[in-house]
Amino acid sequence: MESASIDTLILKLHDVNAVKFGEYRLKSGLMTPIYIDLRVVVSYPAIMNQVSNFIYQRVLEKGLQFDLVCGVPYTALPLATIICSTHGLPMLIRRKEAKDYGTKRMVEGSFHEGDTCLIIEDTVTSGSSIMETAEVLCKEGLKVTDAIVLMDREQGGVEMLASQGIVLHPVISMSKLLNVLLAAGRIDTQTAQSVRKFILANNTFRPKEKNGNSDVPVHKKQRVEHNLQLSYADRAELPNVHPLASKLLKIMEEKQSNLCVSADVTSSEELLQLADSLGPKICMLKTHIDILKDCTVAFTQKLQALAEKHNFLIFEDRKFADIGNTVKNQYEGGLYQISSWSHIVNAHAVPGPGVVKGLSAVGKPLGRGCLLIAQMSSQGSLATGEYTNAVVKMAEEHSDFVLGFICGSKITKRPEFIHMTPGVQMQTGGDALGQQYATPEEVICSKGSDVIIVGRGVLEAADRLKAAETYRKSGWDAYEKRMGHNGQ
Ligand SMILES: O=c1ccn([C@@H]2O[C@H](COP(=O)(O)O)[C@@H](O)[C@H]2O)c(=O)[nH]1
Repeated sequence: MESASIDTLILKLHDVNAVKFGEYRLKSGLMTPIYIDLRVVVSYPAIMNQVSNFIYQRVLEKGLQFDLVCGVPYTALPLATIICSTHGLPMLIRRKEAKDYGTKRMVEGSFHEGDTCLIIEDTVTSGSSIMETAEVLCKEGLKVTDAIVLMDREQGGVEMLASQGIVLHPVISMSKLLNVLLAAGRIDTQTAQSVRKFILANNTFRPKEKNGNSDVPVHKKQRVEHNLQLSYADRAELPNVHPLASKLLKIMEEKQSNLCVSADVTSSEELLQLADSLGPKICMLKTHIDILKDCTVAFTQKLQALAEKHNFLIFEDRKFADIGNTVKNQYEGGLYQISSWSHIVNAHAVPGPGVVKGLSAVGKPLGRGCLLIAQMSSQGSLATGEYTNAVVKMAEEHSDFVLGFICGSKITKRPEFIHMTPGVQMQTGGDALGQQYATPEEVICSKGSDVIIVGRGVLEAADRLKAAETYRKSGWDAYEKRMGHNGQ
């Protein structure tokens, strides 16, 4: 997203009085020195279009998967309408009050039970308005996993929604808004400081608080609807689970770790040292064997010994993507002889089922397994929507060899498949080459994935062991929360 254009939009919003400084009362009754009034924007069609574009950009950047869109009434309603109409997306309208005649529906539009609905909002303070809309949608059998907001006041909305299983993606933060207005001379330092002080002093999120008007938190309802209630240990015992998936699930439960470290280093000595020191913290070690400058058979033997010693699986992230006959040769032979040492490999589904058949011909007799790449963490990935659905179907048709997916979120309700998610760091964001990061909490708790794959979050830390422990704990806490073990 072009930062300059966001800056221009902020200045335009200020021009039309959508951002006001003074003394204003919030929905909660609290007085605030800054008020964001995006209602006024309906009178400025060019700004409406710009705002809608930025919101849609965010959807694309985050690679969000959903079936329908719903704007929080009323201000976000026209925004959702523009986005849906421009991009051909089906929309729902949430009523604030039921009609006392006719269908008395609270949600207008056409949908199926289990459909996922993306919520769009104009401004978030505590997140309560998004929660109200999410609860109405969930009562109708819809799922809500993500929401996009134009303006986040940074007063606890992101955290409150995360505690309810909804990831909020803001387009503009309060800090950004203040910085831009300050740099443009629209406000003075004193005003910016007083707003910052107010925001810091008035965070609305209380972790133990019950939010919304329902006794059961939305994320708990979603847990049941998404089949998330089965523990890793339960899933390891399922009759149709792949033996390697069963082994991995048992390791995860035993070591209380859903962490896979991506050992993206270029020397085999460093990789072995990593495997030995981080071994106790991980359920799986991911390799890119072709970035090693000195791979030997002795190295792969030592790696296997360490996997035995510390009880983790080896996953070679080879991303096979050729016709069956070629991948068969690539998997079995060549410089790396991957099938001889790697428990798990992965493949793109682009070539069609032949890629799985070719790999399976080599790997199945050895007790190996394969992950299909259903989604990718990189910006602009084409692995979305119908493609992802087709990958799930391919996995179901080859479940004797395919044990799960590389994906951003849970994409099938079948509990025997394991979902593994790369692009994980403690802070959301990305790198200069399009990688996008979500947090362990988002990935495991909100997105319903099973394994976090962490590379640079650990590798670039001053103390790699300490960082691995931080990720292990964070991933495990998120799993416990998803299971409802922490009383939420
Ligand atoms: O969609 C994908 C698939 C694979 N990866 C791989 O995971 C790691 C991520 O490294 P970070 O340093 O944590 O960004 C890396 O080996 C990728 O090749 C992915 O990132 N996204």
